[in-house]
Amino acid sequence: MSRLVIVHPDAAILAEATAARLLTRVLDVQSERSPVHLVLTGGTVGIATLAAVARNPVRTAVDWSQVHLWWGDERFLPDGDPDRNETQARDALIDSLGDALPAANVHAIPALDATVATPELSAALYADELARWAPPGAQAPAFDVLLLGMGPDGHVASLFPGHPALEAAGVATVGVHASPKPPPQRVSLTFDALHAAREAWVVAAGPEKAEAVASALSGGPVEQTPAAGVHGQERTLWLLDVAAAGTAV
Ligand SMILES: O=C(O)[C@H](O)[C@@H](O)[C@H](O)[C@H](O)COP(=O)(O)O
Repeated sequence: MSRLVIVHPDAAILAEATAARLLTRVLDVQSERSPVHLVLTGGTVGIATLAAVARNPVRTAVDWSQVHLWWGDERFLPDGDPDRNETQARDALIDSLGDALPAANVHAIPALDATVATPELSAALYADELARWAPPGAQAPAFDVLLLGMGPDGHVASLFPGHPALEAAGVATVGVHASPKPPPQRVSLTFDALHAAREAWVVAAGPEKAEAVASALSGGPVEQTPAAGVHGQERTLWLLDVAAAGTAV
C-alpha cells in the first residue's frame, strides 16, 4: 500500500485536478474491470470536485452505465434537503449525466422520513445495500476510489474525534448523533468500510486544515485525528492545496 501527497496551488485547481484524476482513474479501471464503485463526499472541495467532473469533456469517455456511486456519509435530513450531500452531488454532477448514469447505480444513504426515523435505521438499510454489492464474505464493495473531505478537526466522513462512531467495528455503517459539524444527526461509513477501498483519496484545502493534515501525515492518534486512520488497500492519496499542506509537506 503506497501513499502519495500531492499539493496544488489553490482550492480551485485542487478541485479541477482531482476531477481530472478521478476521470482518468475511472477510465483506467474500466479498461480492466466492471463495474466501478466510487464513494462521494460532501463538503466544499468534495462538491467542487464533482462540479469540475461535470464540466470536464473527458466525462463523456466514461461508461457511466458501469459506474456505481455511494456516499461516505450523509446528513440525516429529509430527501431533497439542500444540506444533504446527495442533493448537492445531484446538483453538481449526477443530474447532468442524465440517462447515461442509471438511477439504480446511485446508492443514496436513506433520508429521514416517516419510515426511516433514525440514523440507525438509515445506517442499517445502507449497510444492507452495501452488502448486496459486496464480494463474498465482505460487508461492502472494494471501492475503486473513496473520496473523503477532511474537517479542521481531522474528521473524515462523519467520523469525528472522540466520538463513539470511531469505535464501530464489524459493521459497515453507523448512525451519528451530536455531530460537532451541523446537522447533528448523520450516517457514516465506519473505518471497516473505509478500509475496504482499493484507493482512498483525502482532499483538503485551506489553512484551517493544515494542523490536522500535519497530524494525520505524521501518524497522529486516530481518535484525535480520524483522517490518520485512512488507508486504501492499494493506495492512499492526499490531495491538498498549498494552504492545507502548510509545513507538513
Ligand atoms: O457531510 C460532510 O460535511 C462531509 O462529508 C464532511 O466529511 C466534509 O467532507 C468535511 O467536513 C470537509 O468539508 P469542507 O471541505 O467543507 O471543509
